Amino acid sequence: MTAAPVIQARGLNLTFQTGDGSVHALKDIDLDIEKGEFVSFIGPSGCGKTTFLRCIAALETPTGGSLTVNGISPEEARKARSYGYVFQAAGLYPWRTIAGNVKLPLEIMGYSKAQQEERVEKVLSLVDLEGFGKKFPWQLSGGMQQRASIARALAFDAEILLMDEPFGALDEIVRDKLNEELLKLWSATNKTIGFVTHSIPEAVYLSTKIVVMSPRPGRIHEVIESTLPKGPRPLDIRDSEEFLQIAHRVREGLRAGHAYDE
Ligand SMILES: Nc1ncnc2c1ncn2[C@@H]1O[C@H](COP(=O)(O)OP(=O)(O)OP(=O)(O)O)[C@@H](O)[C@H]1O
Repeated sequence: MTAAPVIQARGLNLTFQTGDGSVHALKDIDLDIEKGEFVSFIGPSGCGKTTFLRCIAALETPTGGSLTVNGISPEEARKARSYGYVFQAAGLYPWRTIAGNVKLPLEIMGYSKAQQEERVEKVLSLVDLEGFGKKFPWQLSGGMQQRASIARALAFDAEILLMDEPFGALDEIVRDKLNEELLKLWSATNKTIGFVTHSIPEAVYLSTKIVVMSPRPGRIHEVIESTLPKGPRPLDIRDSEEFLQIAHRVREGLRAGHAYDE
């Protein structure tokens, strides 16, 4: 028997009402994300990638169709603490230490002091930041801050991790390293990850499934299943013929999606 998808969208639509009229941000989205998948969303600016992630996290309300998370509504899943969310900017509070930032969601959820300490130590070590808990964000590099932000999202061991261009602002070397670490972390924890990116190599390197979107209104143009091995991948896999073929398909998909505009 196959398990039900962790995330299931059927005919999902979202239209924003603005002062200048309505914006059809998502149109007829059908998508299944299974447990343990790493799914990237790629597409031109404004195609609805962030909006879709926000719908999953119950931060936006669709105006049509259905969306379930673990078989229940996104709102109920949020109450069941099913998500961790990592934003583009690390978004750490400057007046709190790294440990203080990571522990914030645990404080809010009423974990005991001992549980907080234990979880903070565990997640800081998962993102390779052991020993940095007492530092303040400004004492860490951009890459380390982003790792701390991932640790915060992991703090309460949510089953689903939603990441909105988490590495977009980092230089390529740091980004490569964090991509590699993220894959290791994902394989070690078997989380389900939804990841927004503008980078084709990043999407191909990380994902088991790549969702290519097209704009106005935001639709899924194509879903590409990766043939690369599931689990940690060496960075030089990006030079392999298989990788380049998938990257080519994504690029062609993006191009074809853009053609709707013409
Ligand atoms: N709260 C809102 N009110 C009105 N329109 C919105 C709102 N949020 C998003 N939009 C519009 O919905 C569309 C999709 O936006 P979204 O941010 O999801 O795109 P995106 O693909 O994530 O873009 P980017 O790659 O630039 O981050 C855009 O046209 C955007 O202007």
